[in-house]
Amino acid sequence: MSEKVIALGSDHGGFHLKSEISKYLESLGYTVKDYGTYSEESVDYPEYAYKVAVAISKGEVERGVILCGTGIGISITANRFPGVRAALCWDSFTAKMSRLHNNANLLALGGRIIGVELAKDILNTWLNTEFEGGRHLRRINKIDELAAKFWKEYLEGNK
Ligand SMILES: O=C(CO)[C@H](O)[C@H](O)[C@H](O)COP(=O)(O)O
Repeated sequence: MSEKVIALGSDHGGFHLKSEISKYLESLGYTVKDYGTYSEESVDYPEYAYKVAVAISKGEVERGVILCGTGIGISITANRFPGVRAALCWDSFTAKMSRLHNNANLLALGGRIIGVELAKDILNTWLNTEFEGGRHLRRINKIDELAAKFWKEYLEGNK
């Protein structure tokens, strides 16, 4: 597992921007692992969120970028999976904060909202900002702890 590997995934609404981001990441020396989709043919964003989120959740890749038309559907889906912290960002400030405070491991972008140059700016900030830790580590740990507690109680209640 390497910091230099970035997972990518999108539906048709994010396909064009994903292609541009892929070329840009490669020009910066990153290895891109592209989980699709591979054309502008209409597909369902949960399928692609799932592929990338599982790779993050299993520790196969540390970080990635996911896209749909708005970035909303794909981030909602990815955040269902343990250990995934997908942040929908629209400028370099939200990208910076998603790393400093949330240790976001997925950057979600709206392919129908964000232009290529803005996406590069967001991406640069996101890739180069380190997590602050401290009180923020306690808080992000609670995300999965509380979800695990919910599922444990829910499954026990349904035995
Ligand atoms: O899921 C979304 C919104 O949260 C994405 O923007 C999708 O890309 C969008 O809904 C796809 O719409 P389409 O009309 O089927 O192209």
